Amino acid sequence: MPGPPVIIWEHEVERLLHYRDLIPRLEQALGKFSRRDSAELIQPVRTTVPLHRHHGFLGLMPAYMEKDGVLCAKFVCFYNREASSTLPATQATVVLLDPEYGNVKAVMDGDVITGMRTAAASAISAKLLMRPEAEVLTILGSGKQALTHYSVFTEMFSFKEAEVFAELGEVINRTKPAHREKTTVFKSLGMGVEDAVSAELVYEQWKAKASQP
Ligand SMILES: NC(=O)C1=CN([C@@H]2O[C@H](COP(=O)(O)OP(=O)(O)OC[C@H]3O[C@@H](n4cnc5c(N)ncnc54)[C@H](O)[C@@H]3O)[C@@H](O)[C@H]2O)C=CC1
Ligand SMILES: O=C([O-])C1=[NH+]CCC1
Repeated sequence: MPGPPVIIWEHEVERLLHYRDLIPRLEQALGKFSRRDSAELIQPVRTTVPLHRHHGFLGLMPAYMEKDGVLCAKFVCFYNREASSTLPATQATVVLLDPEYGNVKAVMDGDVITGMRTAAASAISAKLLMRPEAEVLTILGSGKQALTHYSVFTEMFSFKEAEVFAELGEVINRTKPAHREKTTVFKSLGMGVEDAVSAELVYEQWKAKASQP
């Protein structure tokens, strides 16, 4: 019989997950997603439940990689916050399951995973699409995503300088220009497979550490 799930929380996820391991795995998984081969990867559209009273949503993001034996779901709440709010924009928990038995193998803090996998996916797209003469890293905002994007972009590439535009409220209110001539803003949708790959990696590292004498 499978045992109870392990709980792997924020500091341990931070200790176990590294961009150097995550980026190649994520790159492979995104390739599988793009081939649309359901034998490789099943990722339904994210289900969302509106939380009207709190100006947010609960999102459920499952993914199954049959050949790799990875079954995972992330629960993520995300909100439209006031500019003055000190509450987090997102809160996430990731559940890793055994696809054969259906039991939960691990429950993990999803905030570090969300921060790192989103930044890693951006860095992979920059690696493939960035103009070779690009010299300045520009980041809009100064929250968790800004920090993880700064970390991975400066780890993977060498820029002459980094600019952080943190006056988002003023840009939204149109009291400051959006520097449109300098920036191209892309929409990005987080994907369950990014969480699944990260969670599997955290679990593998956790097992390797746990089996050490
Ligand atoms: N595509 C994807 O995979 C993901 C997208 N996201 C999105 O990225 C964005 C940032 O997420 P985090 O860095 O985790 O959030 P965060 O709460 O750590 O940072 C948000 C930043 O935006 C600022 N901000 C928020 N509302 C504002 C307003 N009305 N006026 C001015 N400034 C405002 C905050 O002061 C803070 O600096 C969110 O919109 C989130 O939904 C987050 C995770 C994954
Ligand atoms: O993919 C994701 O985890 C999220 N997208 C928007 C908020 C969180």
